[in-house]
Order: sequence, then structure tokens, then C-alpha cells
Amino acid sequence: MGKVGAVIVAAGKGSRMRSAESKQYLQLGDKPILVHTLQLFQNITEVDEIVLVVPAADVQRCKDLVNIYSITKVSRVQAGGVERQDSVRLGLAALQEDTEWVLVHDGVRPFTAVEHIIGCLNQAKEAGAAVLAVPVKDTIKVVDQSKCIQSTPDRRSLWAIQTPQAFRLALLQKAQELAIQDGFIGTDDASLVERTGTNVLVVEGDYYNIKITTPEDLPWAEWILKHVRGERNS
Ligand SMILES: Nc1ccn([C@@H]2O[C@H](COP(=O)(O)OP(=O)(O)OP(=O)(O)O)[C@@H](O)[C@H]2O)c(=O)n1
Ligand SMILES: C[C@](O)(CO)[C@H](O)COP(=O)(O)O
Repeated sequence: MGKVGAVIVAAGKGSRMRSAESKQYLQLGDKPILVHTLQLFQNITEVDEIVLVVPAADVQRCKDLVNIYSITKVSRVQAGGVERQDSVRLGLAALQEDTEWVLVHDGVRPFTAVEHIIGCLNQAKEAGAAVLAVPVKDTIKVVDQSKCIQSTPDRRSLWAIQTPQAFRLALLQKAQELAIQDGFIGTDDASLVERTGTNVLVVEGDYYNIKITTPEDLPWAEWILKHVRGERNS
């Protein structure tokens, strides 16, 4: 049933990390964060091909990483765009023509459980579109610009959305085209597909699937690597 491509987006600036080195290359254990993520997808049998999207200036650097760590499923190291959404679009265009399903994943989420990636892909194969997510643990408020609380949404309907996000490739490409037409910029891929009226299903993941974003995520990431990730995913 159709080829599966993974688009790993790592073309951001990592400005919230405030580090001299871009966060995707920061060392986690014995290798860069991005390499952990690439190895995760390299080792998933269901994934036929990986397109890696990186800053234009880093294409050769990332080709070297791919070679050094023998990430043989990477078919293309693609220069990214201004917004995450642009990087995803460029990554989708670089997939082989016979690709039917795509997993879009953040290069800085190295700890996704393999069973959750496969669960998300299988759900997308049934429904067309599926994303990993976890129920929020906090009470979330809607707050206006003067820091006044406007409302308290029912927590039972709130989920924190993660990646991978899995789609029939043609569906995500159509959603991308519509977003360009409408000048819509979303912070994730599902938000583009939702606008087409297509249902996107949520697959429950776990709280270890963090996106490494700010400096306080780094010691937490080292802890997950040492105490959780090794035994769950390798
Ligand atoms: N133009 C962009 C922006 C983001 N990303 C990627 O999307 C993922 C999630 O984005 P985020 O964590 O927000 O990364 P950055 O945009 O790099 O971080 P910041 O917003 O702090 O600058 C990251 O792997 C990032 O490299 C991308 O490929 N292209
Ligand atoms: C796609 C994503 O990782 C889902 O949680 C997230 O939306 C990326 O957003 P960011 O604003 O780039 O952190």
C-alpha cells in the first residue's frame, strides 16, 4: 500500500534557544539532536524515504552528517523556507513521485516512541490525516492583551499537538496550495488540512515527545535520553 516518505524539518533559527549553535546541532548524549531524530526514522521499516529540510547555508553540513551517521534513507537534503510551513512545502515537493503517505516531523523532536509513529501513520492510512498529541495537564486560560482572563476552555477538549503529523500526500499538498491562496500561515500541518474541511484524527502519544525549544528543555532532554529513550526505542 503506497510508499511512505518522512519530511524532517530542521530549517528553523532556534531563536528561543538563544544558543550560538543552532539548536538542531546541539549535542545530546554523544551526537547532535538532529541525528537522533534522523536515526529514529531511519530505523522505522515502514518509512521508505526521508527528505531532510535544513537552512540553505547548512545543506553541505547536513549532507556530511547524513554520510557520517549512515542515514541511508535520506534521498535529499533540501533548503528550507522562511516559515515552518514553507519548509514543509519544499520538503513535500522533494519526495519521490510515487510517494502516497507522508509523515511530517520536527527535527528537534528526537524522542517519539516508534509505536506512536506507526500508530499515527496507520490512523492516517485509515482516515487520511492523523497527528500525535497528549491531553493538556494544566488548566488553560484565554487571556487578552491587558492580561485579563477571558475564558477557561473545558480541559477535556484540549490536546497539546505534537509531530509526527501523517497525511495522504495529495491531501497535504492541496491544503498547502489553499493556504498559499488564502495567505494563511499555520504553526502546524494539521491546521492547513483542517481548513479544507477534512477531519484530522488525534492519536494519543506521550509526554516524552518534547520539542526541544528553550534552554530548560536541554537537561530534561538529557534525562529522557538516559532514563527513558534508550529502553523504549532502541
Ligand atoms: N522556517 C522554518 C522554521 C522552523 N522549522 C523547523 O520546524 C521545527 C519546529 O520549529 P521550532 O521548534 O519553532 O524551531 P525554530 O523555528 O527553529 O525555533 P524558534 O521559533 O525558537 O526560532 C524545528 O525543527 C525547526 O527547525 C523549519 O524547518 N523551517
Ligand atoms: C508542529 C508543532 O511542533 C506541533 O506542536 C509546533 O506547532 C511547531 O510550532 P512552533 O511555533 O514552531 O514551535
